[in-house]
Amino acid sequence: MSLAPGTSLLEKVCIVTGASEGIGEAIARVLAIDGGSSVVLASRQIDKLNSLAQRLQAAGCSEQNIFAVQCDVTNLSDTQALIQKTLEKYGRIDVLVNCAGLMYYTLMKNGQHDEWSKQIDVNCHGTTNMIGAVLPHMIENKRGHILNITSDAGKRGFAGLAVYSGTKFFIEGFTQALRQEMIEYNIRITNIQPGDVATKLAGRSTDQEAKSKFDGSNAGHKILDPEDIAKTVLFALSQPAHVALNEILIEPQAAPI
Ligand SMILES: NC(=O)C1=CN([C@@H]2O[C@H](COP(=O)(O)OP(=O)(O)OC[C@H]3O[C@@H](n4cnc5c(N)ncnc54)[C@H](OP(=O)(O)O)[C@@H]3O)[C@@H](O)[C@H]2O)C=CC1
Ligand SMILES: CC(=O)[C@H](N)C(=O)O
Repeated sequence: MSLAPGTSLLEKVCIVTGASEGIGEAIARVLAIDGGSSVVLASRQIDKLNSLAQRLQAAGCSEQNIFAVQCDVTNLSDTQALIQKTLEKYGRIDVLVNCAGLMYYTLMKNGQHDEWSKQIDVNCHGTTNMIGAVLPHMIENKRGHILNITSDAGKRGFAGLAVYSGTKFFIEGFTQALRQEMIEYNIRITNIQPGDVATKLAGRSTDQEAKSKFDGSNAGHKILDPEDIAKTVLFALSQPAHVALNEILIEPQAAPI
């Protein structure tokens, strides 16, 4: 296997939330196989995590380096247990990748309160729960790297995605402040802001009016692959200690914001 220029073998202990499919699965695979890291796979669907663990082992990862843990990031005690179990197994945590997320195309006039709440719960509370749980350990160690898979929707509001865009703007404001609090502890925070990526995310929307009007992922151009985001994670983690890639906006070439 040859690594892209600017990336290196990491050999770190990394937690990836949302690892059961889509972008999180690709990040886990790249960190484990290309990055040579120990990877903790976290999400609600433990069967899918176990199946990914088996596939990673079949691809050459050692059993010791892959650990599947069921975790609902909206549940505070789940997130604290995830950190505790990782520390019991590996003794340290170098990297947290917050990838768990929900997105529903929906028009505000259609009043889908349930989908608004779910997005706020997973994208906002899920991120603060995970970061709150890992910080005491990273602060004690005076090092750590947190990566959030945010979105270009955290840089510009998208019609049909008002609540989703709001959740991603929340992460940008939250992490701008957090970065300043974390300077003295050597903790870096990178927000990766993708445009459309080929996963099942958009397909979970139930508001067909919003989807048919505003979902641009079927516009005919080539959108990003999950591996494009995973390689960006590896690149961000490969930087020397004095370099912080605070934001990376990664878009399909045909669809800049
Ligand atoms: N696809 C795209 O175009 C883009 C995606 N993003 C962001 O990337 C991230 C991943 O999206 P993507 O891979 O496309 O989506 P998928 O729908 O493919 O995957 C979503 C992941 O989130 C996990 N998840 C959802 N709810 C929870 C929860 N409560 N607790 C733990 N895990 C949860 C799911 O696991 P499980 O069901 O097992 O819990 C699943 O692994 C999201 O934050 C999304 O906003 C950003 C820009 C573009
Ligand atoms: C604005 C978007 O649709 C973006 N592709 C995302 O899924 O976050």
